[in-house]
Amino acid sequence: MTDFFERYKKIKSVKIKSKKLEKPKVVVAGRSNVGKSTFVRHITGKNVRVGKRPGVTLKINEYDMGNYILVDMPGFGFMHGIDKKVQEKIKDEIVHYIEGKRDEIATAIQIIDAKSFLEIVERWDQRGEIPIDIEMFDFLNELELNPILVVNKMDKIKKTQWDEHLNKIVETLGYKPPWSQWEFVVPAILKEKKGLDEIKHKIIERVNKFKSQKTVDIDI
Ligand SMILES: Nc1nc2c(ncn2[C@@H]2O[C@H](COP(=O)(O)OP(=O)(O)OP(=O)(O)O)[C@@H](O)[C@H]2O)c(=O)[nH]1
Ligand SMILES: [Mg+2]
Repeated sequence: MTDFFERYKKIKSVKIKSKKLEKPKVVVAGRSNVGKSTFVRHITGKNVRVGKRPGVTLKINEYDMGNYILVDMPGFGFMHGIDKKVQEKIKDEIVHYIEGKRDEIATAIQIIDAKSFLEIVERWDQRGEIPIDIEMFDFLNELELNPILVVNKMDKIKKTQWDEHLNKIVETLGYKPPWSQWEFVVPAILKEKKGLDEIKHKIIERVNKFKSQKTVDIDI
């Protein structure tokens, strides 16, 4: 009996140790064609496929980053040439993945296209629907993932209009301007690696915070 108990305790302690070593995940989400794979390619240094046509990434891809696992999600939302049913399936898969692995996820990065974000939001608003980008951002916040919002392709916006444009974006998401007061917003030109270091820094901060919380949870 005692022997059994001792053995059980040993097994349990091994389990706890392995849980502590588990690498947290950082998920990269966004509509199709916003530059998710461009981001993943630069941050991993791996030859991730980047495409002109939307819907290039249709699988969930995981990359070991040492301290954490980076998860490149397929794009959600309308994609030219891709069946509506497939689009719905992709969105469901993303939501299930994030919900199912919630406890392993340190944070999420949502990438948006600076220019088309506001255009698409306006179109959806007119139809009386909640734009999918906003739905995703709210979903990530509801799960308390403290998402980083990367506003990519800022090269398409005139430099003199950056502040006004970014203010409109945060307002659309329900945050008061000025945009610069919100730590989670990072303007970027990912194809030129601009904004990359800031994103990296925010990821590490969130991963470290997540790891310290995890350890405390397990010790109790
Ligand atoms: N103008 C501009 N284009 C960019 C930028 N970053 C990426 N792109 C381009 O946007 C296109 C789509 O990039 P991807 O990285 O494949 O986008 P994705 O989000 O992975 O797309 P899916 O896999 O379809 O979901 C490519 O042609 C990129 O070169 C940027 O900062 N500015
Ligand atoms: Mg991709």
